Amino acid sequence: MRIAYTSEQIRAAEQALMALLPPGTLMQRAAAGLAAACAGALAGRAGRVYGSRVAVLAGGGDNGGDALYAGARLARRGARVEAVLAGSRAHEAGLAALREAGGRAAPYSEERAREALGGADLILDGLLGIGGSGALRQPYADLVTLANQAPGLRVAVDVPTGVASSDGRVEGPAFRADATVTFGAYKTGLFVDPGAEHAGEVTLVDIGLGPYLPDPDVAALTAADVGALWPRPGAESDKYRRGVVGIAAGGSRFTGAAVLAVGGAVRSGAGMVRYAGQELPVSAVRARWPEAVITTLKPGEGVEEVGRVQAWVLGPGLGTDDDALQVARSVLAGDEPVVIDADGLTLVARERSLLRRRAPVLLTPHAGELSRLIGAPREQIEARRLEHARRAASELGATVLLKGSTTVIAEEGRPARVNTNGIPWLATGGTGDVLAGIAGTLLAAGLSCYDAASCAAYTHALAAREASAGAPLAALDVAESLPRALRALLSPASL
Ligand SMILES: NC(=O)C1=CN([C@@H]2O[C@H](COP(=O)(O)OP(=O)(O)OC[C@H]3O[C@@H](n4cnc5c(N)ncnc54)[C@H](OP(=O)(O)O)[C@@H]3O)[C@@H](O)[C@H]2O)[C@@H](O)CC1
Ligand SMILES: Nc1ncnc2c1ncn2[C@@H]1O[C@H](COP(=O)(O)OP(=O)(O)O)[C@@H](O)[C@H]1O
Ligand SMILES: [K+]
Repeated sequence: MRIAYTSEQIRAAEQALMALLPPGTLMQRAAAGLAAACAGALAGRAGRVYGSRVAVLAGGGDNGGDALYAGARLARRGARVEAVLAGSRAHEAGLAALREAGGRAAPYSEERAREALGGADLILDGLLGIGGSGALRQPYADLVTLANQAPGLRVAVDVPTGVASSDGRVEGPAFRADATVTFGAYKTGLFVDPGAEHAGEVTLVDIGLGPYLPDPDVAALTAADVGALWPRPGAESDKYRRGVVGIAAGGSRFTGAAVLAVGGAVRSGAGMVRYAGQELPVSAVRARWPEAVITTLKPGEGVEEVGRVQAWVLGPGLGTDDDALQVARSVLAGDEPVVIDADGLTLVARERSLLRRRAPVLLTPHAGELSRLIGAPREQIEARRLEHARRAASELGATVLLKGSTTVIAEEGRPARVNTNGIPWLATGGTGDVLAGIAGTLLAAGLSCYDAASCAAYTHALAAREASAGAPLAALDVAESLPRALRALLSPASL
């Protein structure tokens, strides 16, 4: 599990640790790790550290101090280091160390910044770290913009400048890092977009903070975590005990959504899939997934006669007319956990009382659907994903999986989980239906909404990577790639 913290949490832990150590110890640990990472990057890019050119952008706080000390270490290894001092003051000890090591430094001017950035093999962003707040003031904003246009490798110190470290918000210009070297612990803003996409590859430098950190703010599951949580059949298993998932999806307009949701459920290992829908989607599902046990619903009929299931997926392509409402009512009247997606979300947004039920509910909206559910503008949700997913979970009394480039899973009383391994090729029609099917299988197998949602998001992204391998993908490819993705997650010994 990779865990992350808000800046307030990090600061509290740092205070506790700093009180026990000689002044400056933590900064030296940070700078040593940072310089080592930069030396590695320079060796990879320019073939050597000696003679390579490094531009250090230094703000007035300790983030600037880290960058200046790291610059000094690189200068001692023969790099030509030039610092641009952007704050009204500079970190004095760091600046002195840089100069002593042979590095150069001068206050910001546009001309100087262009000169330093233009020829740099590596650009070190030490403008702002966890002390940054709000949109960047000048000259930080201009300097970041210039740095983003420069050809060198961009490395952010602790957090890319312009990214809010506690939640990933970006208001205005922000440093676009190829890599971020962060200290002590991951910051939440490095896991959540738009911050995450500004961070590039993130490396964590241990400065001894571990024992002083509280419960995390957010967590991201790793392959090992998902592999450990994923339900496996035992010797005594039969299809019913493994979990039967019911799928109420598809209508006369969207037949494909039913095929995709059933595909997600079948390919992620449901014991059995029961599909309930009207005639048109029924024939599409029957043609593609002979494994599914099918009930054809007449207009106005609910799912009462479908047979026993352990969990439902409600909504992909279902439509929002009276027939669809009847299906939604009948599914939600039951005692099984339900994944509500797509049109199902529109229906419950209209009739919120449908969510008043004892059994668990997992809602899987994208930003537009969440906007209808909680009445917040879509752009605000996209800019502050974590906050809105948490708010929705609390207001709606459900687990919420907010889709998008970073998927956020929120449930009251638990740290939010994030999935950062999605790929932009996933942004294509129908992939969300496959995700709903996977989550349904996991709920039917007995996982909680929280774990089912996190494991589904991870596996869905992994399958997309398999399916894409750098090329565009179609939603059904994601379903078809699930077995390969799962093979990589589940150890052969336990298959
Ligand atoms: N503590 C530790 O043990 C360790 C900490 N470490 C390092 O310290 C970093 C935190 O350092 P920090 O607290 O000095 O804050 P930092 O991020 O440098 O920025 C503060 C300055 O930013 C300014 N400013 C703010 N917003 C702005 C805006 N929008 N636009 C423009 N300016 C803005 C603000 O100005 P003010 O508002 O006060 O005028 C203030 O001067 C941390 O990220 C890590 O790198 C490591 O060495 C490991 C040990
Ligand atoms: N830019 C992106 N990067 C990574 N994943 C994305 C991106 N955009 C969308 N996704 C993922 O693709 C899926 C799209 O789902 P959804 O919006 O419901 O589409 P549909 O309704 O067409 O099935 C979600 O899993 C979402 O997290
Ligand atoms: K920074």
